[in-house]
Parts: sequence; C-alpha cells; structure tokens
Amino acid sequence: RTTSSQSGPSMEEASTKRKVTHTLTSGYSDHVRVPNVIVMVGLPARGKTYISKKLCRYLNWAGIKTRVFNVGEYRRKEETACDAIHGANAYFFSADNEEALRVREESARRAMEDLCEYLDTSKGTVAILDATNTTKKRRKMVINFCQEKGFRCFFIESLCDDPNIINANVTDVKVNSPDYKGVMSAEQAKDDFMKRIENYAKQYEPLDMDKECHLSFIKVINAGRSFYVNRVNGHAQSRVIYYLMNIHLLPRVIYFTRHGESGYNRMARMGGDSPLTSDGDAYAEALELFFKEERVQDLRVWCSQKIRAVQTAKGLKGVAAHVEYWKALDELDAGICEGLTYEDIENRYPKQTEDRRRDKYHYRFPAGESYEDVVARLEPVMMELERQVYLSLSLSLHISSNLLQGNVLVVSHQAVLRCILAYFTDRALDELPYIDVPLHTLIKLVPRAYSCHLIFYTYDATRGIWSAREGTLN
Ligand SMILES: O=c1[nH]cnc2c1c(-c1ccc(Cl)cc1)cn2-c1ccccc1
Repeated sequence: RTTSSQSGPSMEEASTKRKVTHTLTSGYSDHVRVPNVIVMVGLPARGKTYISKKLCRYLNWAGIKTRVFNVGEYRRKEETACDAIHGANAYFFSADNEEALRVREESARRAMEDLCEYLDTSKGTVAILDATNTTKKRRKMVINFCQEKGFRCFFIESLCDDPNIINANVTDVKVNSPDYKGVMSAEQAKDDFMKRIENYAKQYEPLDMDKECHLSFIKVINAGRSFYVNRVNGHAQSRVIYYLMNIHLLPRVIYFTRHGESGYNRMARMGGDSPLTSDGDAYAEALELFFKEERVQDLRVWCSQKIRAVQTAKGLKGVAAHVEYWKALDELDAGICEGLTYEDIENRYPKQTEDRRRDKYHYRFPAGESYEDVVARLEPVMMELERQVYLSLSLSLHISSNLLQGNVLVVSHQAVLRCILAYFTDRALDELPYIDVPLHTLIKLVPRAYSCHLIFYTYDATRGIWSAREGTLN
C-alpha cells in the first residue's frame, strides 16, 4: 500500500500497480522503498547536472542507492558511434533539424532503457534522469513510462534568470564539456552554447502550476534562492527537498583534522577519553600557528566533546570567530571494546573480530555503534555544513561579499572523518571504513562544480615542520 501525503491519491499514485514491499535494510532505516524516478527539468546551464550529481552523492551516502542517467552522455556515445561531432554545433539542437532530433530521441530512449533496468532489477531505489525535459510532450512520455513500470515520478525544475549564475555555469562547466574540448576555443564554445540555450528556449514549457498541478515537483529558483514545492510523496522525496533547501552554489573551504595524538593512541587502545600526549600538544600549537598564517576570515571551529579534541582546538580561540562543541562529532562508540587494545579485542572477542572484518560498515559493536549509525547521526552536521555558507550567501546578497567566507574547521576523530570525507568524495560505503585519515594531518577541501579538490598538510612533531601535498584520499 502506498500512502500519499496530500488529500486523495494523486494520478500516478492511483495507477501504481507495483506492490510495495517493505525491504528491511540493516534495521536502521526500514523505510518503504518504492522505486523513484527524479526527472530534471530546465534549460541548459541551469545546474541540472550539478543538482543530479550532488543529490546522487547525498542519497548514496545516506544509504539510498541512486544513479544518474545523463542523456547528453548517451547522445555523445551515439555521436562517437556515427563518428559525428554534432554537440559542437548549436544548430544540432534546433527543432527543425530532423536528423538531430532522431539522434536525440534515440539517446533518450537508451537512457530510459538503462534507467528501467537499474530500477527493475532493484540495483537501485532512485534513478535521476538528467536531461532538459523542457516540453510537456516529453514530460508526458516520461510519466507514461513510469506509470507502466510502477515507478514514482518526481520533477525538479531549475529556473534561473540570474546572468551571473548562468555565466558561472557556462564558464566553469560548459566550455570544458566534451562537446567542445579540442574542437573550438573557449570564446567560440561559450558563444555556441548561448545559441544552444536559445534553441531550447524557443520550445521551453516550464512546469505548469495549473495544468501539471497533479504532478509531484519542486521548482528551484536562482540556485536555491527560492523554491516552489507541489505534492511531496514519501520518504525519498522529502529527503530530496530537505537537501535541496540546504545546498548552495558557493565554493567555500572546509578543513578537517583528527585530534592530536592522545594517550590511548600511543597505547593502541580504542576510544576512551584520554588527554593529548606531548606530541599531541605540539600539534595543537602548530595548528594555531597554521591558521594564524592562513588568515582565514570568519573561521568557525566545530569540535567533538572528547577531551583530546577540545585540547586540540584550545589554541584556536584566538584565530577563530567561533568555536562550538558537537556531540555528533564524537568518535564511533566501541561499546564493550572501549579502552581495549586491538590485540585484546582479537583475543577476547574472536567472533566479533571476524564479523567486523566481513562487513566493517554495518558491523555494530555490542553496546556501541556501527559506521552506519555514525553516518545517520552526522546528517545534521552535513546539513549545517552546507547551510552554513548558504545563510551567508543570502546575507551577502544584501550586505557585502566578504561574508561569503563561511569557512569551517572540523576537529574530530578517525571514524567520523571517514564518514564525512566519504560524503564529499562520493566514496562507496563498503570502502568508507578503510579511508586513510592519519594523525597530525590537516585536510583542506575546496568544493568544485562536480568534484572537490583536496590538500593534505602533514605536521612532523619531532622536526616541527608542515609538508603539503595535493591529491586524493587513500
Ligand atoms: O540554478 C543554477 N543555475 C545555473 N547554474 C547553477 C545552478 C545551480 C544550483 C541549482 C539549484 C541549487 Cl538548490 C543549487 C545550485 C548550480 N549551478 C552551477 C553553477 C556553476 C557550475 C555548476 C553548476
């Protein structure tokens, strides 16, 4: 049985033939998993791919298996197959180019086929159809397809008339797109792309608040400055809306570090609440110097409530605008294994050790937590991280641009930072518990359009010097 939040079942609800079954995941979120198709709507350069990729990364991190189906990529495959480079020619996207229309129809069909296979074989719960879908005719086709299959349909339309944002998009993303790379100069590519937008604009029918009011959709206006929401259905859709209302466009820097070395680290004991060693203290001092020199404006420090983390952040009161302590940032609770060495655990609890080795992400310590539990309790932190600059973005639109620097330093623990970094780097959940997060290493994360840039600063306590490297997480 599917429930609908608004009065009476909506059209696609009534026709949903698929019997909804409860799929108990790891007992944490036994939500009803109706396959959802999220359908992007909007002109080119409205951030549809940006939203699709970011949403996909967030839902997977939250344990909701999701995949993006980008029709442009199918078209490019089609073009390579027939050895053409239509994409680098705005005329390809005009409505009166018969041959082009056929290629585009074919690519949309292939994308829908793969999307259907993904949901039908339960590889995933949410599929995101990343395409313009700018006419009622096209949207009707998608709705009929979903009805036949018993998939729930949810539209995300991105409307944007702010030239600054569109320019940022075309400059950041479009000029580097495979359509243009190596085919023409950035200037020509930008020009051609603006013509491509024109071609779509002629046929564009925005989601009609009256004639399409039976559909479930959200209109995002000007990169999240305002929203219009219609007929939200079920768990996945409400998570999507909650997330969209917290993400923003603005790149800002986020720093991460574990606490300095603690007494328990030195004794190879798990968890506990031990203070820093002398090396740990040296790291805390070096961190203070680092941020004095880095001259980060309006730095906010978010710290766990463990002694070793509080001591690590102690010196930052002078350089940070604000230091706050989150229990949600405390280390994974090892329950009955708290305070034991890894050796003790292997000797005393061989079965637990084997269970953990087999599935480290879902394994929960008796009277303790699993990585999955830590991910769930971190969600408010992630939202606040995203919202943090979002607020200053809206503030800055009325006050001044220097408020944009909503930079945050997170002082936490190995397991917690693995969960947070997996979110930003789109790491698979089964790899998450093995991400390398060494002590005395400050990680600087600079978000980009579709990825993020990482810099690792390692402090050598004996020689008292920092060394930096750019790169990816191991
Ligand atoms: O609304 C847009 N219009 C044009 N461009 C856009 C957006 C958004 C955006 C959309 C919705 C939300 Cl909730 C947040 C951001 C992101 N971008 C983007 C900008 C630069 C590079 C890559 C993507």
